Amino acid sequence: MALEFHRVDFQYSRKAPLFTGLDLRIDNPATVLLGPNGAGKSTLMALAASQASPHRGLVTWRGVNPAAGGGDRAAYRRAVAWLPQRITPVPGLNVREQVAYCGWLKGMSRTAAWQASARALARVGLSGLADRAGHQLSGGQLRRMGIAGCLAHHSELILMDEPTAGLDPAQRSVFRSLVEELTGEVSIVVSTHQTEELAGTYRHVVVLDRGRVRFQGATEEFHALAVADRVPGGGDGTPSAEAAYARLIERET
Ligand SMILES: Nc1ncnc2c1ncn2[C@@H]1O[C@H](COP(=O)(O)OP(=O)(O)OP(=O)(O)O)[C@@H](O)[C@H]1O
Repeated sequence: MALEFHRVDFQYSRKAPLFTGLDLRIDNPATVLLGPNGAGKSTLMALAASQASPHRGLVTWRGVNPAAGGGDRAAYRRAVAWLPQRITPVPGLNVREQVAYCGWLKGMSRTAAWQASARALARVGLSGLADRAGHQLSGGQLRRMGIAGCLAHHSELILMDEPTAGLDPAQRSVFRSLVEELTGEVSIVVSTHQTEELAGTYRHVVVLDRGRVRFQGATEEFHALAVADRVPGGGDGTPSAEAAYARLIERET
């Protein structure tokens, strides 16, 4: 039932290795991946989405290995969806068609994809914009359309790379509410720099720094780091995700 990295090695050409023997198991349906710039979050997502392949080791979702051959790669990609940082709408398609197209690409019949598109758009609150051209959507609406595409073909895991970057506070809040609603229906792993995203939305935290997992645990455990490291007499005692994150990265470097 988990996304697993087993002894994964990965490096970009002419660069130092980024991941060496990475072992990571994510089995919480609402997980946030934190880390400073260059930590390896996007690369981890690309490996999890089977957009990049480990040089050694395996990545599996619910035991399916996309590198195994046969139908496993297609099965993996049906189950695991990736929303990259920039969602580019297909030119000339309206929102309903964009979402149906996602289902069709993953092997659904045209009729099934069309029906699934209507259901998925209702789920993300975009039915009213179904006839609008994709390129006319705002950043937040585009992300919701991307999620609708994943829901249309019943993805089991949605990986989202910096989904709230560039969104205004109102759009971030709509997006977070949607993630909270979807938790349980689908597993979600989100990478972000924004520690305030954590409050109430994600139950599990993974902190990555320079290709290494620095922390993995429940959100409460992560917040508790701020309290554990608090200088006596300093601060108001409120666990802050920002403080926990800063302490963790400071302590480990
Ligand atoms: N296509 C690429 N070619 C070469 N090096 C890359 C490539 N993509 C990423 N890197 C390098 O790999 C390392 C990890 O990058 P990655 O984008 O995975 O980190 P990140 O945590 O997502 O960073 P950010 O928060 O800045 O998006 C960095 O040193 C980066 O320069």
